[in-house]
Amino acid sequence: MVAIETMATIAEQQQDFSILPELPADVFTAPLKKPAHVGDDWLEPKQTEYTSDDDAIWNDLFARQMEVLPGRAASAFMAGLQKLNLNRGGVPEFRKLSEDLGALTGWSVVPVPMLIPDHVFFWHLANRRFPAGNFIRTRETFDYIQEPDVFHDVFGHVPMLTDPVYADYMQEYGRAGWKAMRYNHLKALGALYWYTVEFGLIEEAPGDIRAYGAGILSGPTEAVFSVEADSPNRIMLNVDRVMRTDYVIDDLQPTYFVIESFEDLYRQTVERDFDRLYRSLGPSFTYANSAVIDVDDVLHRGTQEYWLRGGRGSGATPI
Ligand SMILES: C[C@H](O)[C@H](O)[C@H]1CNc2nc(N)[nH]c(=O)c2N1
Ligand SMILES: N[C@@H](Cc1ccccc1)C(=O)O
Ligand SMILES: [Fe+2]
Repeated sequence: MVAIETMATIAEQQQDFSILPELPADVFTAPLKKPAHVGDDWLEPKQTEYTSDDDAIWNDLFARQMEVLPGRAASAFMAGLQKLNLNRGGVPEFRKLSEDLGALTGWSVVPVPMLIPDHVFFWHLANRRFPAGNFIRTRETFDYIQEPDVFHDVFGHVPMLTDPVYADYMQEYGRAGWKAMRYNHLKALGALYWYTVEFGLIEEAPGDIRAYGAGILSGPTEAVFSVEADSPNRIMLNVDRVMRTDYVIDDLQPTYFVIESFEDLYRQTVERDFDRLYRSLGPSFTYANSAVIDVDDVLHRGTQEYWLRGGRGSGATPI
């Protein structure tokens, strides 16, 4: 029998907040921390000036992607790379890039120091400005970085913004943020972004699956893994399903969702009211990131071998 005194002691211990670190006195009232030189729009006053080492890192990353992307990246992405001349050498200059992109679809690219708050991110997208991290990774972090740098943001995202339908989708996604925040379902809308803008696949012709997601296209491994490996599921995009699906942020995806075309993506999202969907969502994700459920239109049912062997850092080979 556990004595009543012991129970009380445990309860008392649980009330003892002295074991927690001290919080700063102004924790609830202090303005959000941001670098002193960035304004309320979270933009850098001007783009970083890159060293020749930085430019060499860009060139090497670019060359490495070109080894794997032809035949695996969406045609719209490859066309965008061409239209914007992203292979001029060195980190692209945002001003010139914005001029060229602006002439095509009215989008511009603006420099931000880091991940910016959700509402600011949405506000820029809604105004057809793509916020791009303007720092570049180092040789030490050449293969993997957690925060989006200029290579991920500019090489990965910007070429797709030359596609008129995709360009409109991104703006509408920005506008959609406000509603999602009011319903307290930003995570669900974030899952849609994740499985389309970051890790989307497109079936360009029967059996010809290509990547258009920036998270795939800015790295060498996932560009191959996403379209060719046996491990991941490939399932046709279904918005109600995707917005209930958990995702991984630090490893290759267990599941990719495939669109038929960018018009199909636009129809499924922009041309539909999400109110009913938001009202029907629970407080957390319903489906695991590796799940296959009965409503799925499955193109490839993954073995999940990479994931089951332990994923990143386990020595499991992706392909
Ligand atoms: C869903 C949410 O809006 C999303 O994670 C945003 C947040 N802030 C960001 N900030 C930057 N710079 N880049 C991004 O891709 C994002 N993503
Ligand atoms: N049509 C969606 C908005 C949306 C547009 C584009 C992408 C995602 C969502 C809504 O009513 O909320
Ligand atoms: Fe991204």
